[in-house]
Amino acid sequence: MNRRALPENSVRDTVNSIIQDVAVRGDAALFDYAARFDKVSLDSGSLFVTAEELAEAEAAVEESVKEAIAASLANIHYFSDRSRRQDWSGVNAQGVEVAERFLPYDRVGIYIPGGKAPLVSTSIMTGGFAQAAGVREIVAATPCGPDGRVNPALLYALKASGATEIIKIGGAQAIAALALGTESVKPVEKIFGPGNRFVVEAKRQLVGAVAIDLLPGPSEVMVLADETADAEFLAADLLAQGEHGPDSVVVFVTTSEELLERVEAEVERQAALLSRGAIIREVLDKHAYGFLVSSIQEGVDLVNAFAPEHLVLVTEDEDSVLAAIRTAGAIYAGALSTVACGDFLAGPSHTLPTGGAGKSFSGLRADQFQRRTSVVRMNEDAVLKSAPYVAEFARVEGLDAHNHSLQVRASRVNR
Ligand SMILES: NC(=O)c1ccc[n+]([C@@H]2O[C@H](COP(=O)([O-])OP(=O)(O)OC[C@H]3O[C@@H](n4cnc5c(N)ncnc54)[C@H](O)[C@@H]3O)[C@@H](O)[C@H]2O)c1
Ligand SMILES: N[C@H](CO)Cc1c[nH]c[nH+]1
Ligand SMILES: [Zn+2]
Repeated sequence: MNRRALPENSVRDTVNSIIQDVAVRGDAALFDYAARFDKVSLDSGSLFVTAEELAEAEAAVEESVKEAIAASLANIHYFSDRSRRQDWSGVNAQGVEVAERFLPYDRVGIYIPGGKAPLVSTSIMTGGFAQAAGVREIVAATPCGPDGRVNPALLYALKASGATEIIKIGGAQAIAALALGTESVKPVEKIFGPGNRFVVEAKRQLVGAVAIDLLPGPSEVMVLADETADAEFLAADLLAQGEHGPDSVVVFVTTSEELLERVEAEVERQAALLSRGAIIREVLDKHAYGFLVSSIQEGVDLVNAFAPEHLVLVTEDEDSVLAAIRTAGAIYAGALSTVACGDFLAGPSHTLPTGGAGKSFSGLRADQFQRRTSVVRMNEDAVLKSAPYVAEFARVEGLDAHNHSLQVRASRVNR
């Protein structure tokens, strides 16, 4: 199953012209797109969230929400502290000291989607990792409402996650501003975070001008289950990702025909009770799939070919099935493990590869906020032992100057 597809021409062209426009007209282009797409009137005085707005947000957010944000951030730091790369050094076979050093980026951009829902948790699931890695300047971009305001809980979460600047711009124009800079926005070194197809396409087109994390697009979930699974739980997981947007994709794979029927019925029953019913209906009509497979192995093969963003795995022999999954962005193993806990709280970032990209990319991690530098240090012994090998490579590549740079050192050692 190959899900690789180039973006639609219309999206590619729209994004390309937005990027060119921001490159040429800077802030003025940002204000025009904010007016066109987000129905808001912004100028250079209202482009950034102010200290007063942050203070107002802090006062407005309920204590219980602050506690949830703090709990999630603590888990992200716990997870981050374990997955960040550590400096190391060693000595190679010729006696050369070799080392790697990992330092945080100085200035990164994080995109927080804001079109369909204020993704408060995404602030933590990107910014929290930057903060844990020690990035000094964290520039967040998120669209604001027609009143020029950003959701207070989202602002509070951004501040708690270490954001040092917050720009009220969304879409491809925000990515262009972060990558290329404008009169008001200083460019960043790397851009992180999910978004809709315009945001993802802008990251794709600007890679090279700036580094990016991955291309996390519309949410997806795949469930692989056998007859031991609970239909109510599985339907709830499918609907949870289905409510993100009309382009969300939900897939159910099972060895049990009876479970397939029960999950289908349960999805319809629960969907009728949910607040984002219209979005969910569109997903169920356009991007919802059920597969009956003849064995769990066939299901595993389907999962690995599909490379889902999230995989919910409920099978009798959980450990061996888990071990056979190779391409899922995140796995939720066992009946009680639910994607929503990973989306909001557990610790791994919910910023994950979608659209089959799980075969090539992994989810966002703390070490993506680190720059890596290698160090080589040679003493006399290392020079003498390396010289013959370097001479051979230089000879076959016809690069005399390379050879000379080592031989000139070796000759001094011999003296
Ligand atoms: N994979 C992940 O890790 C992950 C995590 C969170 C969210 N998501 C996904 O992120 C997406 C968020 O999308 P969203 O739309 O809610 O918010 P968004 O902030 O990504 O997009 C809103 C912006 O899109 C731009 N836009 C809207 N219509 C446009 C048009 N016709 N032409 C050009 N630009 C236009 C506007 O500038 C607007 O500010 C969802 O699909 C969700 O599933 C993915
Ligand atoms: N499921 C989304 C990633 O695909 C992340 C998210 C944010 N808020 C709720 N869920
Ligand atoms: Zn979600």
